[in-house]
Amino acid sequence: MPVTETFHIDRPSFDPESGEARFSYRLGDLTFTEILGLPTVAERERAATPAFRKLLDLTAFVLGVSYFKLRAPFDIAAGLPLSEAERAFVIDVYENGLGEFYARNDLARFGRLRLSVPDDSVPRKEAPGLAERTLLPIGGGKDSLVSVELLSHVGMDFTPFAVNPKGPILTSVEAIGREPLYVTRSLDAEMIRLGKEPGYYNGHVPSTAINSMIASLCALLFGYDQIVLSNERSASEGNVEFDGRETNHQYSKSLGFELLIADTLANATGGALKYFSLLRPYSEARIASLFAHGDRFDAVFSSCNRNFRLSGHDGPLWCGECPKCHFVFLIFAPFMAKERLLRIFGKNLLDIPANERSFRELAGLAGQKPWECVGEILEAAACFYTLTRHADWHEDAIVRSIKADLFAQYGEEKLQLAMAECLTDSRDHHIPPALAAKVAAYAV
Ligand SMILES: CC(=O)N[C@H]1[C@@H](OP(=O)(O)OP(=O)(O)OC[C@H]2O[C@@H](n3ccc(=O)[nH]c3=O)[C@H](O)[C@@H]2O)O[C@H](CO)[C@@H](O)[C@@H]1O[C@H](C)C(=O)N[C@@H](C)C(=O)N[C@@H](CCC(=O)O)C(=O)O
Ligand SMILES: Nc1ncnc2c1ncn2[C@@H]1O[C@H](COP(=O)(O)OP(=O)(O)OP(=O)(O)O)[C@@H](O)[C@H]1O
Repeated sequence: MPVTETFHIDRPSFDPESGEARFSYRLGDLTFTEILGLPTVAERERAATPAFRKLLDLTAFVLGVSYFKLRAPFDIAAGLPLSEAERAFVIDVYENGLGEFYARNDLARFGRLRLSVPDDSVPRKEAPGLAERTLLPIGGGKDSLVSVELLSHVGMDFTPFAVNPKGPILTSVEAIGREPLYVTRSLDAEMIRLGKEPGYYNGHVPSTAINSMIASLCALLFGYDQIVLSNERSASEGNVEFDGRETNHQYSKSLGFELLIADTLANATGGALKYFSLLRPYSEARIASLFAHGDRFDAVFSSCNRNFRLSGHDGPLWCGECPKCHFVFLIFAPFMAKERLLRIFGKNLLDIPANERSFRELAGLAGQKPWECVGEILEAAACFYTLTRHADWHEDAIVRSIKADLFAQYGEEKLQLAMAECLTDSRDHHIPPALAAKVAAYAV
């Protein structure tokens, strides 16, 4: 493949009349355009502020990963000025955000990408007037719905936000009952087509980084001073070592990336826009225990990513076959009545012998941690340990068949400690202190 070519990012445009943002890219002789449809804004002058222009430029860099990955060249160029810190942010998105893509395509790019852009020497953009309001991205799964419950209980108002909402996102937002803010995103169809052709690479992109940048455009246009993510602490654990680095399927959900993007958004807006994850103190198991407190989303939510394919999905809410379905079933089991869990999933995934290999991978008893949005290996092992001692679950096929290997690999003491650790909240988070204190008082 001609990796000597350059990936060019053109100046993006935004039309406040129609709400349409256009992002164009060039890769050798190929050209692509991605289009966002934002709701139209009454105060159109917001789109003319330096801060909005800066965020539009940064969004162009981040959305570019989908097109760059077709050939993954070493050179990236744009006529869009960036500060030193912004360059570091962009390189991080193109290196670590695409880490899984490089590992699975065996491409050595870490530390080797060259980014040619003019210097931006204007330190901080003028702060736009952002009201004390919260934009809450909704993914249709358990995590953002736990944030919905936490914010509702502490009395903080919020607006549900989603990019290309479909299936469980739409039904969850309906159940939340608040007016949402939605953005449509149309990827260039030629990129999708080429991704399936020989001679082009394909693979995973950092979707949370993409959705977050789009959320930041809406925050500026509609006056929100904070974007609240629902990324758990388990998301910071990677999958495999590759090319001298840990790669992580969920990189743009990690704490490291949260700090980087939070700084980038703050600097672009004169400190006006805040970005943090409300669920950072929690493990996936702890989030499952919090979700189990209420049942109002049981029939409408799903964490199964098959729901979110661009081409749509007409299968069940939970496919029951993918690692994410297996992981979510496993972490709910210790905290939810069995009958309720079976109602949500439609079947008992821990009693289907064909699922054994997948559950073993989740618990570190075979293969590698799947390239999926699943929690820590030790966390899955600890949940299994709990089930081996649980009256409702200990006789199910998978629990019985992996028990001996689980105990042999980890030992009972380590599993007990791991479960206790999963249920202990971490202080390594960036939630504003007053909100963190209120949430901690509720989430006991
Ligand atoms: C829905 C899903 O999980 N898709 C992943 C899947 O893609 P698939 O081909 O099965 O379906 P589509 O998503 O419809 O993609 C079609 C092609 O388009 C490319 N593409 C898609 C979105 C985009 O923004 N840019 C693109 O270039 C895609 O590469 C396909 O060729 O497998 C892909 C390859 O592994 C994954 O990249 C797809 O993942 C989506 C980008 C996606 O939105 N995934 C999220 C549900 C997800 O994985 N979230 C992670 C967080 C990751 C992060 O760092 O933020 C999580 O929840 O942990
Ligand atoms: N289509 C989307 N539009 C906007 N934000 C999204 C979208 N999909 C996911 N997100 C955001 O990214 C976060 C991570 O997605 P993820 O799928 O892990 O979470 P979830 O759907 O809330 O829960 P689960 O992990 O159970 O699926 C979500 O919590 C949400 O904040």
